[in-house]
Amino acid sequence: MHAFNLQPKPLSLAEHLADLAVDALIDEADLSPKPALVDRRGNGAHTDLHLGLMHASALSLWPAFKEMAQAASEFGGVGLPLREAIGRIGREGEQAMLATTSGVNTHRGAIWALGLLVTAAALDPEFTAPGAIALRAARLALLDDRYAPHPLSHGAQVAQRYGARGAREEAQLGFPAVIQRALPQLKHSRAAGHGEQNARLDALLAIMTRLADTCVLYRAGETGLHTMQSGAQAVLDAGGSASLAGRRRLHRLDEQLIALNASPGGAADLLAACLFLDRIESGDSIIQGAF
Ligand SMILES: CC(C)(COP(=O)(O)OP(=O)(O)OC[C@H]1O[C@@H](n2cnc3c(N)ncnc32)[C@H](O)[C@@H]1O)[C@@H](O)C(=O)NCCC(=O)NCCS
Ligand SMILES: Nc1ncnc2c1ncn2[C@@H]1O[C@H](COP(=O)(O)OP(=O)(O)OP(=O)(O)O)[C@@H](O)[C@H]1O
Repeated sequence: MHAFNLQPKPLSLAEHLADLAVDALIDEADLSPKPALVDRRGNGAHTDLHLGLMHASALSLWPAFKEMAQAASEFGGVGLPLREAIGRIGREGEQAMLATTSGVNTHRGAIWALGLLVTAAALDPEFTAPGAIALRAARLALLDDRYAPHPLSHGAQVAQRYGARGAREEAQLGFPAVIQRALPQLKHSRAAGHGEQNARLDALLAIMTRLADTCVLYRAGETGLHTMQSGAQAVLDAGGSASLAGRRRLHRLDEQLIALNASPGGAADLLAACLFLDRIESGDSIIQGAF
């Protein structure tokens, strides 16, 4: 008989979902070449971000994602108590992120999107179709957290100026950029045999074709947004990131967006959300939690 039990302890549902969320963030950061975003090649349009920081930030969010999933199991249904609990945990997650990055915003939008989706997935672990999870997340996002501060964020400023829908509205609508664009494109490009990295790049581009990304609007106005949307469409029309013509167009888009200082950070967050939902859909039942 062994003195120690060498069997790994099975993961709880909350731990498993937190692992999936962190993995999605790390996969998003590593994916290359992403236009004007931090990736394996470099810092894109950012002077204060780099890949190591994105990884450290992603890992710092694991406890917050786990706590959100646990809160879902404790409260058991969509309602104000759960909404306010995850709002508090999300704000604490933001503080953990800022402590890790010395004050740089690496994942604010991702805490919001993935936090809602992790919570929604934990609420009903037997019913994990992407559309069903996104709908539960939307019902949570529609509830008003009485304790949420309302600073004049970059998103709020461009919402006022351009009347754009930002991160909050995207969630309240059930993440249409993910459900209607990114996931179908991911599956389409995989089915065409384009390879996993190219399929993920195509999914990011599909998000970029329509999103009112408030990061881009704040940094580069409507010119930046139009360049992002039409450039992403041009890459897909040229055959996507797996084709030679599409690759050339993708590199041009990268140069154009960097010249405009226009980083599509909101689109990057939604790609992470897409990868998270895809993992849940394609994996074993998350009830098993479990490896
Ligand atoms: C709703 C949030 C995202 C704030 O949104 P707002 O637009 O005011 O803020 P900000 O300019 O900082 O942008 C947030 C981020 O969203 C991402 N984003 C930008 N545009 C979009 C878009 N169209 N769709 C989705 N995400 C987007 C970007 O990464 C951006 O950095 C959220 O951070 C929030 O409500 N914070 C309050 C504290 C809270 O309750 N947190 C816990 C949530 S679980
Ligand atoms: N790979 C990535 N590269 C760059 N940004 C990313 C990446 N993945 C996600 N993001 C998102 O982009 C946002 C960073 O954009 P941005 O620097 O414009 O934020 P900001 O704090 O609003 O503005 P600023 O840095 O101009 O003050 C982060 O909130 C993050 O959610």
